[in-house]
Amino acid sequence: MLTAVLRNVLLTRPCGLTFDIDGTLSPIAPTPEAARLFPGVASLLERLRPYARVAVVTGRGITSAAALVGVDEITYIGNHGLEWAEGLPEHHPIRLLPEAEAYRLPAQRLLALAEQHLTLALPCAQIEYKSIGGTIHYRRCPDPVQARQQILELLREPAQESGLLLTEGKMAVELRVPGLNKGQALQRFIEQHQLRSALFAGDDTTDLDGVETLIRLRQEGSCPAAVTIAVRHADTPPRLLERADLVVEGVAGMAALLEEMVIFLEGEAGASSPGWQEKRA
Ligand SMILES: O=P(O)(O)OC[C@H]1O[C@H](O[C@H]2O[C@H](CO)[C@@H](O)[C@H](O)[C@H]2O)[C@H](O)[C@@H](O)[C@@H]1O
Repeated sequence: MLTAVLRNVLLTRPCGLTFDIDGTLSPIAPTPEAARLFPGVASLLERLRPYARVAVVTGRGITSAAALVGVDEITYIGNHGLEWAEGLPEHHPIRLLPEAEAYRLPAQRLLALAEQHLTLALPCAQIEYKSIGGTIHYRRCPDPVQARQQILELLREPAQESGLLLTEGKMAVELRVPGLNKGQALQRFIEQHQLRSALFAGDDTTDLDGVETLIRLRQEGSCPAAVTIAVRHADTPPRLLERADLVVEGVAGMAALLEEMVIFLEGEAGASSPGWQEKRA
């Protein structure tokens, strides 16, 4: 049974339903390529579409996110808010925020440095290249503590010198454009669609920006019905669990909640308007 808070979010229109991917819609896998959506999630996202603006907000690049999610006509917000597409890239162009361009070359240089150094020094590390910036994964390293240290030591100073942000994800060090994050991305999405209600679910440190932004927008009254969900794993940051309005148990818990939301919307709320009209050619 959905809580009153969730029912209110789903019934307040226009509504935005936004989700992190890795650790939220897909279980953590040994490599980015090995990840798969939890069974049934793609179809649930499709079934949410008639009732809400649906978006995935991820650290992955959009090409990688779209290959994993595979649902068209939802918004893909990739690379921590830097890339945007209104559906699958084969049908919808990927737009990069222009302010990120200045970081393209510095990021390439740093990733080249990482590749040059780590190929020999830490062959278990995997570099995931993104449009601007990238992620260095050490999940497959036999000594992850030492691997993390090695990557951070290599990149800390050059990242600082070139104004890039060095952040950490799950068994990964990320080279990012400063000033862009999931919180800003969510605010942009909410403003763009003039949403009166929004839900965001995530499981990692980068998702905290999204959670804090929704809390602020709710307090300010610009998005009065906003709710945040933390997905609990052994490594979910305690601060995220503390700040989120609701906690679900793992990706399975998230998928079960999605199903409840779909059933609710298709039943009680199915007849009401989504709060916007599509422009038809
Ligand atoms: O914001 P998210 O959608 O959670 O993306 C964060 C990072 O997720 C991916 O890496 C993580 O998931 C991998 C697959 O499960 C796992 O192998 C890795 O250890 C995790 O860090 C993705 O590859 C990154 O680009 C994202 O930034």
